[in-house]
Amino acid sequence: MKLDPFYLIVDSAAWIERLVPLGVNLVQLRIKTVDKAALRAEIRKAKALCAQHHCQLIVNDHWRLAIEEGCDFVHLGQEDLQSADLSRIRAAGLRLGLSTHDHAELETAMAARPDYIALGPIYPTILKKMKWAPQGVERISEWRRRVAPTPLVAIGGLNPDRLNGVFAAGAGCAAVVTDITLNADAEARTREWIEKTDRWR
Ligand SMILES: Cc1ncc(COP(=O)(O)OP(=O)(O)O)c(N)n1
Ligand SMILES: Cc1nc(C(=O)O)sc1CCOP(=O)(O)O
Ligand SMILES: [Mg+2]
Repeated sequence: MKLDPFYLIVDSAAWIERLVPLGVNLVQLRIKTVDKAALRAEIRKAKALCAQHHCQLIVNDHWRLAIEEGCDFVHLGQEDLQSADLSRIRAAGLRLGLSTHDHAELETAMAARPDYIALGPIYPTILKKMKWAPQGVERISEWRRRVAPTPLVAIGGLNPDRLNGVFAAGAGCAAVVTDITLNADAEARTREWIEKTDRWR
């Protein structure tokens, strides 16, 4: 499976409505609210928008709702994995991306035979507090060797100037939140990401 090299992560269907029509092919809906009805509505809207624009939607964390809403790809972290029913996820035909931050997590993740492995944070991130120091791009090359042929996603503190480094080190895909969502012109920044990732598409 080949992932698009540009992986946008947003926290609402409204962001998807705004940015996906610009030509985004891969987007994650990452919502941390616990309001199930609101989550379901967001997932449903995101799914419809992505279908309309031929964009792959990946639902973060909420695998039960993703199954119920007929989505086909989820992302889980290691804590999510502890309570997730992988056989239900697979039986429902969903693909699965997993987070990793160290060797032990990589071993756990690979045992689940995921459709991609994410490694982070490559650089410092302001999105959330993390217990891991930045991995650096060298760690991407090590992960590439360990996970191949499983696709490898780099995440954390990425911006257009850092893309050459992460792809040269062996990532097949670069995920981003704040470089786009906190940008004064999120549309222009999204176009820049699409253009700068084109040579790896
Ligand atoms: C592509 C990608 N990589 C890593 C994560 C982080 O997942 P997780 O560790 O479960 O943390 P939360 O995002 O749920 O806070 C991700 N969401 N996407
Ligand atoms: C959600 C997330 N997960 C990470 C991990 O390392 O698993 S880093 C991260 C935040 C990514 O946001 P930004 O592009 O703004 O740094
Ligand atoms: Mg999670």
